[in-house]
Amino acid sequence: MDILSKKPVNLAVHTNPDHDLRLVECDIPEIGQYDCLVHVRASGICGSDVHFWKHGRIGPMVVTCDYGLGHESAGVVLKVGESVTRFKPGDRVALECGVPCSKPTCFYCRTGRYNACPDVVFFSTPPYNGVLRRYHAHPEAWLHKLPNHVSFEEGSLVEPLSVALAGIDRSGLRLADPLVICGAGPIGLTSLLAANAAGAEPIVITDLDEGRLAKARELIPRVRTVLVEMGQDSKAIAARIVEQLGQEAKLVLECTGVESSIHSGIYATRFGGSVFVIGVGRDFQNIPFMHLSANEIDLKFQYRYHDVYPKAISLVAAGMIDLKPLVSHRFKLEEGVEAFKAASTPAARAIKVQILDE
Ligand SMILES: NC(=O)c1ccc[n+]([C@@H]2O[C@H](COP(=O)([O-])OP(=O)(O)OC[C@H]3O[C@@H](n4cnc5c(N)ncnc54)[C@H](O)[C@@H]3O)[C@@H](O)[C@H]2O)c1
Ligand SMILES: OC[C@H](O)C(O)[C@@H](O)CO
Ligand SMILES: [Zn+2]
Ligand SMILES: [Zn+2]
Repeated sequence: MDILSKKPVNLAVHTNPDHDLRLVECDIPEIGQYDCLVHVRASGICGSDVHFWKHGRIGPMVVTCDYGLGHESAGVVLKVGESVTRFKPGDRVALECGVPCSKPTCFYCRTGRYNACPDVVFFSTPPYNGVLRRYHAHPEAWLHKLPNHVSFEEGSLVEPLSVALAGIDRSGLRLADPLVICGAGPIGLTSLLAANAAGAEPIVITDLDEGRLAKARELIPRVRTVLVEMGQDSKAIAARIVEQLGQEAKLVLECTGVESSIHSGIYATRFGGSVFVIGVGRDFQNIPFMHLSANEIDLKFQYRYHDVYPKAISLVAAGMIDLKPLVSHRFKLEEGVEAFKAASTPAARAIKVQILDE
């Protein structure tokens, strides 16, 4: 029996402006001529999914209607539209969830920085439904084939890895660069794995949570860790980071978006170095403007990614980056609400929560 007959209900995890997170039953989508119908087999919960649920907005993106969450997913192609050329039923795929307009009149799509497309449909950013659902129709152009030995979980973790790779690519990281990573959540830890593969040395990573620092050491034993206490002076934290690094940083990858952490990253950076902010946070933040100026420190930012999924998949497939240890919790799709509770309750000590469907 095929999966559509065996599991005819398209379950999805939705939220709404009243912060009401729940499972809903959706129609099985029709596919357009260039689409593939995908059975979503693994989805990670991103901090932004939790944020949209709990806080109803991220910067200018506001939850104004009922909509579905999830943009870290992988699955199996079930059906293909008549003009699909690269996929067939049974293919294993990772879903790239930001689908830009791709029109030749769009400057950003035409010039390759499609993460800036003003008309992008980012599945899971309101009002567009996410892919944390059993069945989802996805344009073939934004599906990426997964080799058989790469699991669906790893395929879903290609999304946060793509964020890290995009930041590292634009940061210009070189072999033997002294590097600081602020924050050891999924983005900080995938950045650590990628920076290790890219040859950064030495590397220091910070966090408020000793458990997350222990995970960083388990992943990359040579990393040095700095446990930050809430409310500590940023310059004092920077001094501890520099002590562990043995020198000032050439590059800081800031993966918290928290003002005080950005400050300690800046103070730990050498003259002429750069602070690359991947984390997102409050709409307005203070920066030590004259310290940046008098030290020619570049402050840069990353917004999602473009053209990174194939690279991320090849690094995982080649065994250069092992994403598997990031998964701390697993739930069935039917347990989607419990999964979000685990992802949002600090006591659960989750790193990456996965929602799986057989
Ligand atoms: N730029 C992008 O396109 C993009 C994409 C995805 C995620 N993000 C953002 O990246 C950030 C990290 O994502 P994540 O999934 O790892 O989130 P997370 O919340 O799981 O991890 C953040 C970590 O930072 C730590 N932290 C908080 N304050 C700190 C401080 N002052 N010093 C040191 N550590 C501190 C927390 O303990 C936590 O472990 C988030 O802001 C997320 O929204 C950005
Ligand atoms: O991983 C992608 C990010 O979570 C998204 O850009 C999110 O922050 C807003 O939609
Ligand atoms: Zn995300
Ligand atoms: Zn566009």
